[in-house]
Amino acid sequence: MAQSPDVIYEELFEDVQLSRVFSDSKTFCDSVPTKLTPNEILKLYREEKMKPTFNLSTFIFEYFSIPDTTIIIDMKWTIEEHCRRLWPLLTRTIIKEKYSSLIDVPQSFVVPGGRFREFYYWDTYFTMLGLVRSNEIELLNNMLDNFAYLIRTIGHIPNGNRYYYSGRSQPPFFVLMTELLGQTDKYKIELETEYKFWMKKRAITLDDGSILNRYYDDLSSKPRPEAFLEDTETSHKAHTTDIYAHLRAGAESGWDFSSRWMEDENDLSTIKTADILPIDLNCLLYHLELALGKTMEAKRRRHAIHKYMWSDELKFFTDYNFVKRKQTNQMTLAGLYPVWLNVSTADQAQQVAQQVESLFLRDGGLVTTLSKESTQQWDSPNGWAPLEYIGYRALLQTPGYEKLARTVRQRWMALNERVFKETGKMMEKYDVVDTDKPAGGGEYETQDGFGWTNGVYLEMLHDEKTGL
Ligand SMILES: OC[C@H]1O[C@H](O[C@H]2O[C@H](CO)[C@@H](O)[C@H](O)[C@H]2O)[C@H](O)[C@@H](O)[C@@H]1O
Repeated sequence: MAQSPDVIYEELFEDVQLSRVFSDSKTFCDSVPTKLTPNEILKLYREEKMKPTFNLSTFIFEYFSIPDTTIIIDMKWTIEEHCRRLWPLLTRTIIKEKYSSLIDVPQSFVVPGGRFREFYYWDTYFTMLGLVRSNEIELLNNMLDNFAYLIRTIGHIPNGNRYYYSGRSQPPFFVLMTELLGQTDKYKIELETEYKFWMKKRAITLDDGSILNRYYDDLSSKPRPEAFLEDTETSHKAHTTDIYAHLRAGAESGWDFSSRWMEDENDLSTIKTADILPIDLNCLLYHLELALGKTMEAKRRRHAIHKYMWSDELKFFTDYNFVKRKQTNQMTLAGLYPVWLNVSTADQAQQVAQQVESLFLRDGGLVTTLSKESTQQWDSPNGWAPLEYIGYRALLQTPGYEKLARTVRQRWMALNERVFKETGKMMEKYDVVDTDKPAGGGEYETQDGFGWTNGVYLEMLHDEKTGL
């Protein structure tokens, strides 16, 4: 397999990232060499940098083609037209470019937009919801094929199709994608292989013999290339080498980053993702086990989820820290997965829904966590399309909470619509608490486009129009 840019460009990579040639660390990772091969560039760099007139930024712009992020929008479109018309603008086919960090896939795919110029594993499920409502059947089949191809060739679906993402995956939604298109039987072999990946590389056996899973990354000893400067700085604060394992595991979770993983919500260097058994991951694997006919394994996992992750005190599901042997006691929207994927009892579902109504409901939809001061993006005051969708569906399935589900849907859609009216954009995330403010937090600027937001919007619009 081709290598990641940090490996190819050695100290040139580090120098570019640590001296902030680009304001976004991901930009250089996606840049492609022009004029010379990577080896020739590195050799030239070693000679040139000794000269007093050498300028690193000029050098990079001379020998690399820098990716661009513009999306063309037409303010005359309605929000629905915008979402549908954006699919072709977000669709890519790999044009083989030598020395690019993109992982080749055989078919076309949809990217989220902005700095996210490759597909993302869990984003794709929510994007697909909207593609189904847009009747993009060929594209949907292509995307399934790509994932099956990656499982066959790499052994798992990487976080995104970039070599620098290949050590980790993302929340395992492939089974739900195959179900969406009624093709689970066709992809049984690949689903089995994916299951083996999670059970071989991400499973933890607890004292009583229960097996639950965690997020991890096989390249855990170094900073993420796409956040090289940020991770290096965090590691200086942490004074521990396993900080990279926790940061990378956080990226695999899709919740990068969140107070959910942190001991101190104000301090990212206290992140402990790899020590935590997440409720959402284990519900997704339960669902995969059922789809693969692994009834015993699913039964055992369900029992372990109830034993380790249900809190009578909180009336909610939380994550479990297996190193500390205790629940994290963090209430987050991940606690809705057991309701959505039928892991909870009917009584637990009622309690969870009640807590959602009293603690998570805001003017713009559901808030991600109940954090007070965190500046991470997967925290309050932000709301994210995938979690709004899961929350909405979970509530719709819970007797007595259908009205609340529709309120969540209406508030989220209204927020999407208002921001769209003002900016002509669909955003990656929204501030659901102060709906006049743009969402923020995290390690990069809020992006627009945006695959999963458009997908969830079209799906909710369909429900609204059909009177659900
Ligand atoms: O560059 C930083 C991180 O960016 C990605 O994470 C965020 O965007 C993804 C695409 O929309 C989304 O799947 C994820 O939930 C977001 O937090 C990327 O997935 C990370 O691996 C990367 O380090």
